[in-house]
Amino acid sequence: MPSASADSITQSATNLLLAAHHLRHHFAGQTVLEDISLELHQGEVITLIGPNGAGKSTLLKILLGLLTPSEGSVWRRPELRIGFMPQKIQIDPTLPMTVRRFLDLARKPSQKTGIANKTILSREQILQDLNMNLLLDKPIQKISGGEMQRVLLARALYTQPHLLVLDEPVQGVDIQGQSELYQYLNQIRLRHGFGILMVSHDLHIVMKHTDQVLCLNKHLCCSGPPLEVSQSPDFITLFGAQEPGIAVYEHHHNPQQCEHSHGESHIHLPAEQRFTHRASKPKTFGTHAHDADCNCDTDTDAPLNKS
Ligand SMILES: Nc1ncnc2c1ncn2[C@@H]1O[C@H](COP(=O)(O)OP(=O)(O)OP(=O)(O)O)[C@@H](O)[C@H]1O
Repeated sequence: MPSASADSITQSATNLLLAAHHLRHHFAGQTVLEDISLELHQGEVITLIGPNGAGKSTLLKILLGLLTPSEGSVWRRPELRIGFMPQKIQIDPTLPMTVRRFLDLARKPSQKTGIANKTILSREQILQDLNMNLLLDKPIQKISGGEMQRVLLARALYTQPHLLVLDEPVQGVDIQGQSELYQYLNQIRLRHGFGILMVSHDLHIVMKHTDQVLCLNKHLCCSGPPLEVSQSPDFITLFGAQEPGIAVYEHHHNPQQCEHSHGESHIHLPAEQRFTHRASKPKTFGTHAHDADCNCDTDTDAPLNKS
C-alpha cells in the first residue's frame, strides 16, 4: 500500500519488506523529495512514475540505503536481499571482462534468512530464461544496450532477491523486447514470490503488471491501482489522457465463464508469453473478459494493445 501514511505502516506485518516514513530530501538547498511515505510487501509490484527530474532515482537510492535522506527514515526488513538493476553502469573499456566473469562477481546470497521466497532461482535457469548463453563469452563492453539490460537483470536475480529494484529496466530495449522483459518479470515474480519496485516511463506496458502505481513529482501526486491512478486528475495533468492505441486495461479472466465484453480482436500467445493480448482500439482503461473458445489458463493473462 504505497500511499499509506506512516502511522498506518505496521512494521511487524509479516510480509512487509520495506517502509519509508515521511522522507524529504534536498540537494544544495533545493527540495527534491517532499514527505514521501510508502510500504512494499512480499510479492507486490510497485511502479514509480513521474516526469524527468521528479526525484524517482533519488527516492530509489534512499530506499536502497545508498543515500541518506535529509529527513525521515527507511525501514528494511532484517536480512532483506535486494537485487538492484541500475539504469546504467560504467565499466572501464580497457578492463578485460566477459559477461560470464561479470556475472560471477555477483554476490552469493547468504544461505539462510528469516524471509522465504517460494522457490530458488538457479543461475542456469536465469541464463536460459534470459537467453544469455550466447552472450557469456563476449566482452561486456561489446554487447548492445538491450543485451546489457538482460545482463544487469540476470545479475540482480543471481542474488536470489526478496525485493527486486529496477531503475528503468527496458532502457535501450526494442518494443518487442520491452514487452517480453516485463512478461518475464511478472512470471518470475509469481513463481519466485519476490516484491518488485521499479521506475518506468513505459506506462502502457508496465501498468498492467503493476499492483500499485506511485506518481511522483517531488511529492506523491497520486497513488493506487493502475486503473485508479490513470483516472486521477494529477496523473492526467502530468501525462495526459491515455492515447488511443496505447491504452491499457485490466484483464480479469474466468476460465469457466469466458466471454469477450467488447468484441475486440484477441490474439493468443504461447503460454510462456501469455501475459499480453492486443486489442484493436481501446482508448481508456477498462475490463476485459474472454471468448468461450478461449484457452487461457491463468489470471496473469492480460491485454496488450494493437494499433
Ligand atoms: N547528486 C546530486 N546533486 C545535486 N542534484 C541532484 C543530484 N542527484 C539528482 N539531483 C537533482 O535532483 C532532481 C531529481 O533527480 P532524479 O535523478 O532523482 O530524478 P528522476 O525522476 O530520476 O529523473 P529522470 O526521469 O530524468 O531519470 C533533479 O533536479 C536532479 O538534477
